[in-house]
Amino acid sequence: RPGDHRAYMELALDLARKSPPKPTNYRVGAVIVDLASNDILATGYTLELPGNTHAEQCCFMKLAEQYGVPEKRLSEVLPSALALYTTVEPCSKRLSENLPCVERVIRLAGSIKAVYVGIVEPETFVSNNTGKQTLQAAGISVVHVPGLGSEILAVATAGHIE
Ligand SMILES: Nc1nc(=O)c(N)c(NC[C@H](O)[C@H](O)[C@H](O)COP(=O)(O)O)[nH]1
Ligand SMILES: [Zn+2]
Repeated sequence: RPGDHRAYMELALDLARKSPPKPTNYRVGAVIVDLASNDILATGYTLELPGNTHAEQCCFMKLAEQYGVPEKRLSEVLPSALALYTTVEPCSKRLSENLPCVERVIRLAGSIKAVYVGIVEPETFVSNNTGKQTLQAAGISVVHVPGLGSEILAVATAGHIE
């Protein structure tokens, strides 16, 4: 229900606020929800876990740990209908050359049915995020949750030098 989408996105934004500001990435928050139960299965924010980690990546790393499987095999053990809420759309390329989150989501297309985003990725680091088309081509719906865009952008870019 639309009200739920807004509530999950506000939770993701609260998570993003925990991310340590850095000039070379965005402060993002992410939540994975079980669509059958509305339970929150995982939360994450940029740099929450060691390494140059993304918010969505942290959610997957936590679930891999919890289920005792490699991240790429999570769809063998996760419930079959999940939604990912992320304040900034999943990355399709990372300047660090780490695996983009769009690829991480697509590997889990057996479970992740929908991705809800607060804003599209700004042009600062990657000028043309191709994630939406790629996710849709994999059968994953991509839905914009309106209403929090300016706050999400302010939080995401708080570590950037003006
Ligand atoms: N959706 C999303 N979640 C994040 O947690 C995060 N930090 C980004 N950021 C996207 C941006 O394109 C990359 O941060 C830069 O491309 C630098 O790449 P690294 O982050 O160093 O791998 N995007
Ligand atoms: Zn990413």
